[in-house]
Amino acid sequence: MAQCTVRSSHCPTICASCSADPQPAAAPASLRVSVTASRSRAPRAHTAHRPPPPPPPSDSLAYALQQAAVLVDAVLAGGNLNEHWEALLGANPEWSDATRGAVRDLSWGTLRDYGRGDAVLKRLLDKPLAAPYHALLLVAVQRMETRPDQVHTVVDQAVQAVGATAPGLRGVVNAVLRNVVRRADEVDAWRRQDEEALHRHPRWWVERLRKAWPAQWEAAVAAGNSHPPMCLRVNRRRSTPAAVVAEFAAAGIAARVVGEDGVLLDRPLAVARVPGFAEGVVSVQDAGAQHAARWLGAQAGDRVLDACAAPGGKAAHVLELADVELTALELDPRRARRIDENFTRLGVTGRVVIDDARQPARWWDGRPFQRILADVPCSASGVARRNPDIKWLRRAPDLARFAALQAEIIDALWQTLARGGTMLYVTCSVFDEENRAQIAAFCRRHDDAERLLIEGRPEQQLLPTADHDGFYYALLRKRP
Ligand SMILES: C[S@@+](CC[C@H](N)C(=O)[O-])C[C@H]1O[C@@H](n2cnc3c(N)ncnc32)[C@H](O)[C@@H]1O
Repeated sequence: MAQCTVRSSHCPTICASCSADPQPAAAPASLRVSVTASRSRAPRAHTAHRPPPPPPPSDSLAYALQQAAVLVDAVLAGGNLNEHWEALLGANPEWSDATRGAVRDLSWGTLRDYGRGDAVLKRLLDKPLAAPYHALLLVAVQRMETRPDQVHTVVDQAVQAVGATAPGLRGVVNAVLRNVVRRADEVDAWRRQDEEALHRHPRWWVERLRKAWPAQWEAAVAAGNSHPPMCLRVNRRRSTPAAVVAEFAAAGIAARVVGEDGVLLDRPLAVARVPGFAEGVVSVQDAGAQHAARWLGAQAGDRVLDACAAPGGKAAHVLELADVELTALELDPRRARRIDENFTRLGVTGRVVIDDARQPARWWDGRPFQRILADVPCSASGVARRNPDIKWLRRAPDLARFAALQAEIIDALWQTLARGGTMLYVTCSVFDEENRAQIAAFCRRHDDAERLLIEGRPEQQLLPTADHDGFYYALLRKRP
């Protein structure tokens, strides 16, 4: 990439060289404008006499802000961040790595810190701007907080971004963002007083965690706000974690062994650049998720069911560890395709079935399974730092809906389990309704169910840390 020739805090492009040399910036007095006054002017429609300015160039920060706002807006309207991201990439195949990286960082960061931007904008605006422009403000405000050296560049670029589609809103965008700079002390105070800004999580979420984990909730929330670690699982049929760490060191990639099959990278890498990924030596899988195959404990010859299998990470791990007869069941046909892709890459074999775990009559041949992995759909609250849209899309009542679905699935699966067989229940949730309370209720409904200890405990609730995401595990045996 060409070296940036503009002073870093004023560079309007997204070139990597601007990430260094932070420069504090002061708000010019001439830009102190009243937001309310600016907003009272209606946005101007484009006219034949004054064509709108051209769209910002795709290597500019204005463009990245604009595109990140498209994603943030889609999520705030209820959309899934990853799906919209894939669609945006599909529609813009010409994007450079720098543009892709900038749009991703801005949108993921804005959603991770949504409570921070919202706390400020609701005080600076009488009512939100029209959705896409409000999203642009959120993105700009997040960038201003995380890159204080760039505040004036961000203001300028945000104004350019809005100018391309709604020139009449340039004034209000400029005024709001200038106020963020000018009223920095008040902005800080608003954020300290607002729980969702302080914790970067919805209030109901924090309250639940605080109640369930009085000693650990703060660390869990802080870890949930951090950038997620990148962990690999080593395919034991092809290598060992120690050998992979040594090979990575030789290639200049710092990493260490975690757990029995994991390698934790010091810094995340693009998957395409991970040595051995394409060859099926390693897969990307959080260290917390790697307990599943080990705690399931399938032995050679076992009939194993992975009842909620896509994209096949845990099923593949089971197959890497033992020669079992594995059925990978998945409801979503699109997601099920990824199970086959992963099995092929890793050189393991299993039967993929597309059907509903709640309806065994449709897919079960009547031969009991010795092991069942029930990695059920859940709130995904334990992995929200990877998918920050989850924090703001979920509502407390969703938990009861998830819990009901999970209960239906495990009740149906129980009839397919052999006497003396075991079912490992897994969620990537941190909420009791889906975990502890779910399994307690299951044991009350099924008097032939008994809990087996996992590493000396009746259940394992992993809260997010620097090394792993949040997961819950319980191991149930059907009495012989
Ligand atoms: C937590 S994910 C599974 C992750 C997977 N075990 C892995 O490690 O790669 C849950 C999966 O369950 C699927 N699912 C949801 N409802 C289902 C049902 N009724 N029957 C089967 N699969 C279901 C979802 O489509 C999703 O792919």
